[in-house]
Amino acid sequence: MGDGGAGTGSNRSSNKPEWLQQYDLIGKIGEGTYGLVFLARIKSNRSKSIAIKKFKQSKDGDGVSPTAIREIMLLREITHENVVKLVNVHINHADMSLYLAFDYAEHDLYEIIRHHRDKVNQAINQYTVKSLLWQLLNGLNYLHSNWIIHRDLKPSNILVMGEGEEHGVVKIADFGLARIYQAPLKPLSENGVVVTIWYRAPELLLGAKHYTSAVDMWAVGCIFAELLTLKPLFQGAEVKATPNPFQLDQLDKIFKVLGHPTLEKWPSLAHLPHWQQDSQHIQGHKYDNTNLYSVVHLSPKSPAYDLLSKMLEYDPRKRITAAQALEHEYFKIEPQPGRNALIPCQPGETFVNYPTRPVDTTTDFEGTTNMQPPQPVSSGAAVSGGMPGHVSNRSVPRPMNVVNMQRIPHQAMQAYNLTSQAVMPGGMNPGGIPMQRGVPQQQQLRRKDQMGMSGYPQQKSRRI
Ligand SMILES: Nc1ncnc2c1ncn2[C@@H]1O[C@H](COP(=O)(O)OP(=O)(O)OP(=O)(O)O)[C@@H](O)[C@H]1O
Repeated sequence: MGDGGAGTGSNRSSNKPEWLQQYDLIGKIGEGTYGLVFLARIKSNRSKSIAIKKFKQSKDGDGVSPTAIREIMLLREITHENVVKLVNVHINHADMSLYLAFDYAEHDLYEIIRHHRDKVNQAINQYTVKSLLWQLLNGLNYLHSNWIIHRDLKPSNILVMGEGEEHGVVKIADFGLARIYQAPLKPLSENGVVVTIWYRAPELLLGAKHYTSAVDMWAVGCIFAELLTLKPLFQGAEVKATPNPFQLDQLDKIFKVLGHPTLEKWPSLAHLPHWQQDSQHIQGHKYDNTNLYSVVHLSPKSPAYDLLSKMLEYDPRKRITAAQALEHEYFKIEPQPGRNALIPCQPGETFVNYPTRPVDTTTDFEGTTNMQPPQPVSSGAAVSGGMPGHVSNRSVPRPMNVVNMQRIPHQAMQAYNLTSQAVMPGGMNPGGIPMQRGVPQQQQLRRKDQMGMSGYPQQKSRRI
C-alpha cells in the first residue's frame, strides 16, 4: 500500500504524495455515495488507464479502520476475468483518506442501457444481453464461492471494457466494499448521492438482518429485466430516514408485478420484522397474479422468462444461485454468449458505438475545481473540461457533453499486470492484524479463476 506521508495535494500541485507521482491524473469520472472516482494514467505505461476511487473522510473524521484494511487486503487477492482488478491501495496519512486504484473500464451497464433507451432508441441485441448476463453471473459465482456477497449490484457497478484485448468483457465493480463502508466510512450524505433501492431484495425490504448471496441474485434478475426493457423493473420511491426505514413503495412495485408473497410459497416470511410490524400496510398492497412476462415482453414458456422468474423468486432459499443460473437452458440455446459482449450478433447488424466516459478535467483529488484547460487525453475517455460538475452520480441521468471522442488503438490496451509489491507488505496492516477470515476461504481466494473463459458455453466459430 502506498503511503501519502508527504501530505495531500492534487497531481498538479508540487507537494503531492509520493505514491501519486506514479500517476497522471486526468480528471473526475464519477461520484458515488462514499467518494469520488478519477481517471488516471500510469506514467510508466501511458496506455494503461486506472480508475482511482477516493474515499472521503466521514464528517466524524474517523480514519481507515483496521477492519477496513483487512477487508481491502482480501479484495486484492480476488482475481477473475469478470471482476474488476484492485491494482493498488494507498492511504494518505496526512488526512487518512483512502485511495483504491482499479483497472479502468470504459463502459458500464447504466450507460449502455441509457444509450439504447435515450440515444439510439433500440433494444439491446439478444447476444449482447445474454453475454453480459452470463459474464455477470460468472463473476458473481466466483465472488459467492469466495464468500463475498456484493450487496449493491446495480447497472453502474457492472463495468464493460472498451476497445482493446478485453473489449466487451464484463467486470463487476464495488464488490466487497459494503463491509468496508459499514465499518469506518459513513455515507457522505452531504454529497447528495441517492442510494438506489430498486435492486434491493424483498427479504431486505422486509427487514431481514442477514445478507445472503441470494440478495445479489435478486439484483441480477432486476438487471436482466432492465437489459431487456431498458427500464428499471421496480422503480420505487425511496423513504429517506435513518436507520433502515420501511420501504413500502418499493415493495408495492414488486408485488404489483410478481403478485403478493404468501406464507405457503415463502414460509420464513412470517419471521421477517416488517411482515409482522407493518402487516396492515402490506396487506393493503395485495396483487394476486404475476404479470412479469408481459412487463418484460417475454413468452411465459421461453427459457429467458424461466431464468428471470427463478432469479426473482420471493423465497431466498428457493432463488436460483449463480452456479445454477450459468447452467440454465437459456445459455445453451442460440445465440450463445461470448466473451466480447459488444459485437453485433447477426450478419448485417451494425456495431453500436457506445460513448466513452466524460471526464471532468477541472476537478482534482481534493474534489476542488480549478479552471485549468483540459489536458490531452489519449484513451477513449471523453473530456468535458471547463465544465465543473459535469460528471455526476448515476442516480440521476448524467449530462453528456462529449467534446473529445478519441479512441485508443487496440494494441495500446494490451493486458498489463501491475505487480502487487506497490502495496507495502508490512506497514499497511497496522497492528499486525491477521488477514485470514478462515482458512477454507483463503484457500479459495488464492485459487485462480477455475472456470476461466473455458467456462463459456461452446462458441460459434464466427459471429459476424
Ligand atoms: N474501475 C472503473 N473504471 C471506470 N469507471 C468506474 C470504475 N469504477 C467505478 N467507475 C464509475 O465511477 C462512477 C462512480 O462509481 P461509484 O462506485 O463511486 O458510485 P456508484 O456505483 O455510481 O454509486 P455508489 O457508490 O453510491 O454505489 C460510476 O459511473 C462507475 O461506473
